[in-house]
Amino acid sequence: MTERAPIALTIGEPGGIGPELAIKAWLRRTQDELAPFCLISPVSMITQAIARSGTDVPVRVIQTIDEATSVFKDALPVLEIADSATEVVSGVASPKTASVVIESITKAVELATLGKASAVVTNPIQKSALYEAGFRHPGHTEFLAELAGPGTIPVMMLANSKLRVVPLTIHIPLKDVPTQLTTELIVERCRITHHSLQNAFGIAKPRLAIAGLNPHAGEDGTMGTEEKTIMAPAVKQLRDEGVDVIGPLPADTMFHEEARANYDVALCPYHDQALIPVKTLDFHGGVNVTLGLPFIRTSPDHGTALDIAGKGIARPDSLIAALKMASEMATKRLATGA
Ligand SMILES: NC(=O)C1=CN([C@@H]2O[C@H](COP(=O)(O)OP(=O)(O)OC[C@H]3O[C@@H](n4cnc5c(N)ncnc54)[C@H](O)[C@@H]3O)[C@@H](O)[C@H]2O)C=CC1
Ligand SMILES: NCC(=O)COP(=O)(O)O
Repeated sequence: MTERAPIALTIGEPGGIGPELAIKAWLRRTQDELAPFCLISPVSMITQAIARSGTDVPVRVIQTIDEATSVFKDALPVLEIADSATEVVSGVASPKTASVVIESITKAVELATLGKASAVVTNPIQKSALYEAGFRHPGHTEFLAELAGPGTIPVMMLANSKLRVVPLTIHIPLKDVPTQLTTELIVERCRITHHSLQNAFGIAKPRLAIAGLNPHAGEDGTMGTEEKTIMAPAVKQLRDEGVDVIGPLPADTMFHEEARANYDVALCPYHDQALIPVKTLDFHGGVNVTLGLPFIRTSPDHGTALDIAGKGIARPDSLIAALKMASEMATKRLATGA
């Protein structure tokens, strides 16, 4: 990897708050001591967003990402990709700009894979608009894994200063969770989480806690049996491998302050079980990080916020937290090779 290569920031859904957040993050570059980043976007999309925001942010189109480092202090560096020639309306997600959204992500990954970008930070995508345009991945997480190559198992982790969570299953209907949740899946995702907490987050002996699926973690098999048949064998296997793991725990009592002191990460059978506590504890400080990829990827924890796009009120805090986490991970990777 190039010494302190810039971060590649994707545009996300152009009709959402992503462009506004990129502008606001750049304006806070000194105050928040942000590492240089470059936005991967058609330049017109960002200049329109600047015009809408009423700010006076200089933009510099760069030919290669390495120029971003010197440009960053004076202007927002933009690595240009082809425009979709579609008018962007703030607050409206359109399948017509899907090609731009996808190319921005693909380019960022290409740069990170080549070592020209130290990390990929993604702005939120409107999944439904991409699906309408034929995108067949549930979200970034799965798309990034495909771009990374065969055999990549991505693990979604959301983190803020109070809690780290991993949803063991991600973007699937709730009714499919019990069938997708297997002992093998739990062991695999716990191993990746354990390895990443050690290597990318510097936790020498990570403590994992697994949430039960059923009320009261099954109440000894009377309210569901997955805890006994699927989850307990995974916990045993992981413990036999030397992983410090507890569970399955009743999910309703494992997120209060004293309970959180007992573990470094909570792994939960389904999406909302993991994301509700972390977003409730600190929505604006949360970061979504994908573990198990050969490159670093972080993202704000929130979505496209179409309801406030173009109004100038979107908070850039989560994007800034994502940029900072990516930068810290890149520094660590440079120092340790991890
Ligand atoms: N990493 C990604 O690409 C993500 C994409 N999404 C996508 O975003 C779309 C919208 O999802 P929603 O569930 O509505 O969640 P959302 O996070 O976009 O919005 C939820 C609420 O939080 C507010 N909010 C979000 N970000 C904010 C910010 N930076 N500052 C101030 N207020 C903010 C919104 O105005 C809204 O009231 C969906 O298509 C979803 O799939 C959601 C999460 C992550
Ligand atoms: N709920 C988290 C989310 O939707 C983010 O997904 P991804 O696009 O980062 O895979």
